[in-house]
Amino acid sequence: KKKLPEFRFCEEVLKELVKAKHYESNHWFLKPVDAVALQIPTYHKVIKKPMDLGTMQTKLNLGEYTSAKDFENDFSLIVKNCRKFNIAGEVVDAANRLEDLFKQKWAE
Ligand SMILES: Cc1ccc(Nc2c(-c3ccc(O)cc3)nc3c(C)cccn23)cc1
Repeated sequence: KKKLPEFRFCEEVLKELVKAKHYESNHWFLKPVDAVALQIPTYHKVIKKPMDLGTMQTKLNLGEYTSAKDFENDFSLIVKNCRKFNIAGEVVDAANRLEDLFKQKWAE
């Protein structure tokens, strides 16, 4: 089934974000936050709309995005959730780097 050009672009940006060369920035965000494994029982009380890069890839593959904006909003969720829950530290720094990367690719 032919993909709309705007979704091809989303695909391209997502492929870049998950590359191993960006591991320092992306590894925290590749899969849904496992609040049990991470021993952060308050996570789902604080974060109402969890999101991650893997879920975004699935949604893109299943054609669940209505527009590129919809896709961009999910990416912003990842970063906003991280800043809201983690306040500061390594994972927030990683989220900031990932956001810079996204903005670079998105603007291309
Ligand atoms: C006690 C404690 C404090 C902070 C964290 N953060 C955190 C997160 C995280 C990512 C996105 C997000 O929106 C929220 C959390 N991912 C991790 C991972 C993969 C390993 C270790 C810590 N991690 C975990 C436990």
